[in-house]
Amino acid sequence: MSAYYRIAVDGFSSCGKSTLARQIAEVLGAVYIDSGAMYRAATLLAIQNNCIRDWHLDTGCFMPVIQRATIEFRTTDNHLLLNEKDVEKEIRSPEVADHVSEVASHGFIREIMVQMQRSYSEKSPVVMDGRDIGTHVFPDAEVKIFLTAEPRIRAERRYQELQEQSVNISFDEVFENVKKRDEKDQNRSVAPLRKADDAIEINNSYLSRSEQLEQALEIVHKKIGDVL
Ligand SMILES: Nc1ncnc2c1ncn2[C@@H]1O[C@H](COP(=O)(O)OP(=O)(O)O)[C@@H](O)[C@H]1O
Ligand SMILES: Nc1ccn([C@@H]2O[C@H](COP(=O)(O)OP(=O)(O)O)[C@@H](O)[C@H]2O)c(=O)n1
Repeated sequence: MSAYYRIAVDGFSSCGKSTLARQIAEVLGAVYIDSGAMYRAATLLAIQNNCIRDWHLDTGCFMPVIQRATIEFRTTDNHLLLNEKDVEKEIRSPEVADHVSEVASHGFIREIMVQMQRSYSEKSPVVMDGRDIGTHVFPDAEVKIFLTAEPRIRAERRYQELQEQSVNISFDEVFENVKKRDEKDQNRSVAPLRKADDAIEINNSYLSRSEQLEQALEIVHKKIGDVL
């Protein structure tokens, strides 16, 4: 039992986890943690240090690099700081998206990230989104939500977002990346993506942002209404 509550929001790529987790944290006054951003930062670091070769992470190359690195969230705007530099934009690039599931499949990287993720929950209530939050990071989280949406709808949402940022990428490339990451994230040997047995599923394919928040808050109030 932790001193503070933990709300886990897990699910497939681009289904709206960050949007929902951020909304819940805002309503409850909890800290929002984007665990995917941490794996994306590790991936950016691996690319910058030429530790990815032929689509594989060279672990001998990357181990000393990641051990020296700092990965933090700036408290003022929640931007991710990699070695004290704001990399919020770079970690969302298609190049990082292409390599992140490979980097995130390595146990030594996950151990470093999970340790940081757990330490956040010792200081305040957290809403954390990711792939293994309810199954591995906080297996006894007070609230577990598993978000899903149809693959094509998820790819359309991510494509739309990238278009708005003028990123030069086709819908097919985005769709391919979404499918590949889902496949790799579900089939890795360490803490694979899956719905925790006690997670409650929300399919938001045809829900608006406010409808998904409403459903999630109903779950939260049922589970931890007494401590809020
Ligand atoms: N219910 C929804 N309906 C339509 N678009 C949504 C919904 N929820 C989130 N989005 C949009 O979908 C995209 C992916 O959402 P995001 O929260 O980044 O997903 P994830 O964290 O799962 O990758 C974003 O552009 C976001 O604004
Ligand atoms: N808890 C987590 C969060 C992300 N990840 C990895 O990091 C990648 C990027 O996560 P993300 O949440 O930013 O991805 P999107 O759903 O936003 O596209 C995922 O595809 C996983 O490979 C993970 O392995 N475990």
